[in-house]
Amino acid sequence: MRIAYSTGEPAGIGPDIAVLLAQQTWPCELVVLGDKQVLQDRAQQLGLAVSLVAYDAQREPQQWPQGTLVVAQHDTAVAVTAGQLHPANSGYVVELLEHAGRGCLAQEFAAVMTGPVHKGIINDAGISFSGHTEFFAELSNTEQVVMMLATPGLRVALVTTHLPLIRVAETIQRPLVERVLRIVHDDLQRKFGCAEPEILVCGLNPHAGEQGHLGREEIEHITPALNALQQEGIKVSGPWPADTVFQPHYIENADAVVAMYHDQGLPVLKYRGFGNAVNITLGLPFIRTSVDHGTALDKAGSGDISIGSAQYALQTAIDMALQQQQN
Ligand SMILES: NC(=O)c1ccc[n+]([C@@H]2O[C@H](COP(=O)([O-])OP(=O)(O)OC[C@H]3O[C@@H](n4cnc5c(N)ncnc54)[C@H](O)[C@@H]3O)[C@@H](O)[C@H]2O)c1
Ligand SMILES: N[C@H](C(=O)O)[C@H](O)COP(=O)(O)O
Repeated sequence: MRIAYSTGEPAGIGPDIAVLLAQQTWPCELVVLGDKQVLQDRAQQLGLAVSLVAYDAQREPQQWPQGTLVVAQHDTAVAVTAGQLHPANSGYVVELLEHAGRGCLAQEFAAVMTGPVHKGIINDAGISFSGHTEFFAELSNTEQVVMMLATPGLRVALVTTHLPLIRVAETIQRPLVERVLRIVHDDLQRKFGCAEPEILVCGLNPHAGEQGHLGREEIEHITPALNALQQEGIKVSGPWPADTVFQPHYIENADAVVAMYHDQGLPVLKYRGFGNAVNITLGLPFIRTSVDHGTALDKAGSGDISIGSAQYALQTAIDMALQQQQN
């Protein structure tokens, strides 16, 4: 099995993660999409030995010994200094994602695990980019995808992703809520082996709108979406006040919590599991997992990073690919 790892922003910790992941063996061929010069420099900075092997798509996938990096070469536009962003390298970052996404669509890769990118510098370079989730949806012509982060004991999926807060309320419409919940339900069944997923759905407003006194999105959009799905036998409940639903008492029997927006759900997930969590894009025609953190520019090249999330993201990609082979 061959899994792509896109190293993301070259000045961030994505290359460090590649070097550190190579210090252990994995039950797959991990193909590192990036620039070998950057990887070599970062390995040297970290004081770790790596042996670079050029990726060959025609070669049978194989498991390589510890310390080996199989690199699909992409050249950065300008030399990279750890911790220092350069907009000229944004095209390179996007090129890695295109290779990864197209490779998955063509089944060259069984899955992609993405390293962190810096959304700001990509946009500064004049490339419109709001996140991997949206990028891969567009690349694969998928109308609806869902961002879900998972850590042991908690999965949080989002109705809206990288959307300015001012636009969230108008975006919470019944058809969207229904589409997202269907994807979460179906993917929990197909990809995570939950026979009858129990899904808790947050309201949008404080106290889930307090019977309409604090907002009407629950009454007009979320509840009708839940009713429609419940009539089909799908186990969704809510809208729950978001400050209540994350209590252990509620989440311990749930398979996922669906939050209405990014910072309603992800702070809870990251508080519980930062460093041991994975970001998974549901609804795509291929498997995509990611680390739960950003570029950590302040730590690039320092050796003072955790690769717990990267290990979890890679293992999740492998597990999902195996599950898909069995289906
Ligand atoms: N998967 C992704 O591509 C992804 C995810 C989140 C944020 N981002 C992007 O990353 C950029 C920086 O975002 P930010 O500063 O809010 O978040 P960040 O995760 O990069 O950093 C937040 C803090 O956590 C630390 N940190 C992060 N990962 C770490 C690790 N593996 N080990 C040790 N410490 C770690 C950093 O040093 C920093 O102190 C933004 O452009 C954001 O959009 C990308
Ligand atoms: N929301 C994600 C997180 O907090 O981890 C992060 O921004 C990455 O999103 P994409 O996977 O869409 O790039």
